[in-house]
Amino acid sequence: MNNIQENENVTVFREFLKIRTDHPTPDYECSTKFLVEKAKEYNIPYEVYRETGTPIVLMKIEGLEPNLKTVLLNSHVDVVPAVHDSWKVDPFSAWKDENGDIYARGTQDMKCVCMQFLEVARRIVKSGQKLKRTLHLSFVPDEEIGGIGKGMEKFVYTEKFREMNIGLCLDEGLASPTNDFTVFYGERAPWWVHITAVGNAGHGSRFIEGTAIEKLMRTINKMLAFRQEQFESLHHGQHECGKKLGDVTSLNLTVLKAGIPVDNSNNFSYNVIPTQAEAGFDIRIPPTVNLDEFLNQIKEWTAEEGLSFKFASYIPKNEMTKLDSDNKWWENFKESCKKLDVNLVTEIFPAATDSRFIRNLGIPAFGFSPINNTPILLHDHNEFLNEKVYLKGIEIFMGIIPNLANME
Ligand SMILES: CSCC[C@H](NC(C)=O)C(=O)O
Ligand SMILES: [Zn+2]
Ligand SMILES: [Zn+2]
Repeated sequence: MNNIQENENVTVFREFLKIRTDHPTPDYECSTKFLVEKAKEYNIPYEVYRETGTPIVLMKIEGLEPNLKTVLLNSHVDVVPAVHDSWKVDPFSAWKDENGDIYARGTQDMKCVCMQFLEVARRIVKSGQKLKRTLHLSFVPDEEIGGIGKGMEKFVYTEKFREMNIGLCLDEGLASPTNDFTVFYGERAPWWVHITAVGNAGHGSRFIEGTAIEKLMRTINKMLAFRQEQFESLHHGQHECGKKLGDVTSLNLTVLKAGIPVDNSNNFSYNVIPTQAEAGFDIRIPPTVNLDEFLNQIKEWTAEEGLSFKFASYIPKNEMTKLDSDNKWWENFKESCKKLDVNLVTEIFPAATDSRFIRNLGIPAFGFSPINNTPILLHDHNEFLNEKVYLKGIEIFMGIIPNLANME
């Protein structure tokens, strides 16, 4: 449904949703052009930073006291792919139904927040109000492929980032299915472990000892026993002390590879015992777990069978943002939310966002997408966001961001 009296902010949001920044070939030139045009139209000072290889659009509203620590509003412009056949509409048409639900890849993750931050910047500039602290906006690429290479992981080590002198970063959170809003103060470390076993070969009709698959299986079983413990602690915890997914270590066997192929048509030599077998795990470790100890645990699991492993994703440290009264940003954020009647639930993000690179520099970061009463549909088919929730989100950010930037 295309309502001719549509709110202008909703129209801009829908335009942005139509830009094909989906992997594996995100059109960053198109999203950059869009953002630059908006910055010009809204009189927001901007630059396109290209030294990391892929454009990062930066906007800046200078504060009255530019030497104070600044506030960064960070959002990623890329989105995960969408399987068109599994959607009820074209995932890049930003179709709106009669209830105002807008369907598109990125409505929740996180083109909504991109455009909400932009609108907040526009309103601040337009109002002529001067904030105490400088406000930065960064629109970054490649978060959906881990921020690695040309995204945030690289940007945080640039001179440009250092010059921005950031004191607090706001980044994405998750939708909340209830009336409450969720704010994330840390996330689980994403460790992707690839294990390789090598063993004896021979004829498939014999009882060969010490095969690669047998060694790998024993290790896998130990790791899956640990998975079960964690699963039970989550479910037990949900009754006893309210444990959430972000509070336990999850471990999933996501890759398995063995067998000697005889051709390219999925036929194998069933009577040949292979000398090599491999397994890959997606492990997510809460920030409360000692990562050195957990690394030793992986070494132990694999060493017992003489297996080797390497990481496809590894982060050696995983800082949290402390939510105590010493954290003045948190006090300020909480106070604003209270005034807005925004009831906050604090959590550890179960997956990984660009915030991990920020927190690991010792900079506090809150993951917050102002979306409530909405199912969590990030990366899912038929991802949607209601236009009223989207517009309410702008008001919520307007009630939070200027206060953070005016903090003493
Ligand atoms: C190793 S980084 C991968 C990043 C991705 N982020 C999300 C939000 O899905 C993930 O957690 O799998
Ligand atoms: Zn995201
Ligand atoms: Zn995502």
